[in-house]
Amino acid sequence: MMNEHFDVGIIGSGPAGLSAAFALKAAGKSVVIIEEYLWGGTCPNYGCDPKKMLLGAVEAKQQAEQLVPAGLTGSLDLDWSVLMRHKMAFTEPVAARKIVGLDEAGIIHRYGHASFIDNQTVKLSEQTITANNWVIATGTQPARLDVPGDQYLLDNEDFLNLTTMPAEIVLVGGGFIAIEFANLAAAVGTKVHIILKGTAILTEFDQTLTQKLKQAMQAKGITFHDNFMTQAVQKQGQRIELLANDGRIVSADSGFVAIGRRGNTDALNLAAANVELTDSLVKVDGYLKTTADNIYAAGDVTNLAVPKLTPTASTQGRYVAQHILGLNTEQIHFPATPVVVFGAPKLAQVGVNPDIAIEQGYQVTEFDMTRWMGYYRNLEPLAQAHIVLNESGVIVGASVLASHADELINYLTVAINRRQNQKDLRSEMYAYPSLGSDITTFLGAAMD
Ligand SMILES: Cc1cc2nc3c(=O)[nH]c(=O)nc-3n(C[C@H](O)[C@H](O)[C@H](O)COP(=O)(O)OP(=O)(O)OC[C@H]3O[C@@H](n4cnc5c(N)ncnc54)[C@H](O)[C@@H]3O)c2cc1C
Ligand SMILES: NC(=O)c1ccc[n+]([C@@H]2O[C@H](COP(=O)([O-])OP(=O)(O)OC[C@H]3O[C@@H](n4cnc5c(N)ncnc54)[C@H](O)[C@@H]3O)[C@@H](O)[C@H]2O)c1
Repeated sequence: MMNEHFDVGIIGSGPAGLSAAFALKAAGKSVVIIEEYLWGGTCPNYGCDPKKMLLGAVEAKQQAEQLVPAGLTGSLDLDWSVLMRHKMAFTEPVAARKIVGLDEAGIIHRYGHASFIDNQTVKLSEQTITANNWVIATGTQPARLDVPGDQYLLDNEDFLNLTTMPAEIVLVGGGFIAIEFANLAAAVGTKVHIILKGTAILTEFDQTLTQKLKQAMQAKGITFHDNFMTQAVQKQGQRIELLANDGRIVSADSGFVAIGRRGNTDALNLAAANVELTDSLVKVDGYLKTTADNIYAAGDVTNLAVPKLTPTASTQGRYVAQHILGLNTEQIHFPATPVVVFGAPKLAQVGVNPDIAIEQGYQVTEFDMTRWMGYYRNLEPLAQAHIVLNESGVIVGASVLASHADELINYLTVAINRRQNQKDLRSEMYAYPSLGSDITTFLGAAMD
């Protein structure tokens, strides 16, 4: 069997694997990266980017509808199949572009399923690859409902490739994916059902704002089925039915599972390399080392208690490279990390969650921004924020529910990471009127 040897081998070409590969190669290491499916991984192929491509026209329509009382006339329709072609035009070339990027950088790439033989050797189809260090960056896959008929439910990748949008869908789960996909589907006129285990959506977020988001979604005709414990899924002709343990039935043309994700670790033969797992995730220490001394893990597949997002995955990939190169001997550190749910409106959060802030001795200020010019001019029906300050008046957390929450949270994240107080803030100057200039009003008022 042919063998190739490298300084570093990387399994998985998502944001974590690629950022490690480029940083290691730039420092002169010989690097191989292995991918078994789409080069680029989840985010650009069946995650963040395709979703955002679909959102472009959806958001424009939603904003236009808000502006009818401000003089906008005419009606706009969304054509899902054209929207999908627009998305495909962006996503289809991704994998090929990634390969060009790897070739230009001189990073060797191999296609196929990698699994360990020992802590230095990986088997790939008809060859083996040895490396001094390995980086496991294999990401996650959708968790499945452990009930009969689960196979009838589709997943995030299927949704983001739908060539026609069904008239009625059911989404199981009340997290990021269900809320974002519900918004997309409802915008094109699909009847949407959401199955919740309890009553709350997005349980990691500010619950005052998530309740408002849930109400806004209900007002658009999205139906939440609270406390619905799915015990079976069945096919009825062309439709599917979800059966709850209390006898309720929800039926739709298609169903999608979005109940969280599990690590892509099952088929890696990690035991042969002495790499331990916690549940399906790779156990790592503060240096992103696994239980095998020469093997690291990075990105969604690790058991680190950080949000599983593209920026946190790339940060881990870059950190692993720096650590292997001996350029960073400190433990990995994450700055305040913004998380955004791209719903309608968007919900964003960073730093200390306002829900737990008061009991921890912080001060929380609430802002209804609907009468502020930036929101009022667009007749935003919902624009709210919570700002969390510590006892020294320094911003430590924020949550925002508004159509531009994704942009606003970036400014707030910078303020948190710079530990800004009122004086620091007032020394900044932003263009007026703009989202940035709202920041001075915002934080200035909270800090008064
Ligand atoms: C629907 C959806 C929307 C999202 N939206 C956002 C967003 O808006 N913003 C955001 O920041 N994050 C978002 N995310 C999360 C983001 O996509 C992930 O955090 C990010 O892709 C993780 O990167 P990664 O490199 O750790 O793993 P991945 O991107 O999952 O890459 C892992 C790669 O490893 C490959 N692989 C697995 N096992 C093997 C093997 N044995 N051999 C070879 N290759 C293997 C896989 O095929 C995959 O390509 C979203 C995720 C989903 C599902
Ligand atoms: N905008 C973004 O950054 C973004 C968007 C999409 C996905 N993501 C990433 O992808 C991950 C996966 O998204 P997700 O929505 O699948 O997971 P999630 O962890 O966000 O939410 C899963 C939800 O499903 C619920 N659930 C679990 N079992 C259930 C059951 N049997 N019935 C009903 N509900 C059940 C959980 O209570 C939870 O609320 C996210 O955690 C995030 O890391 C990020």
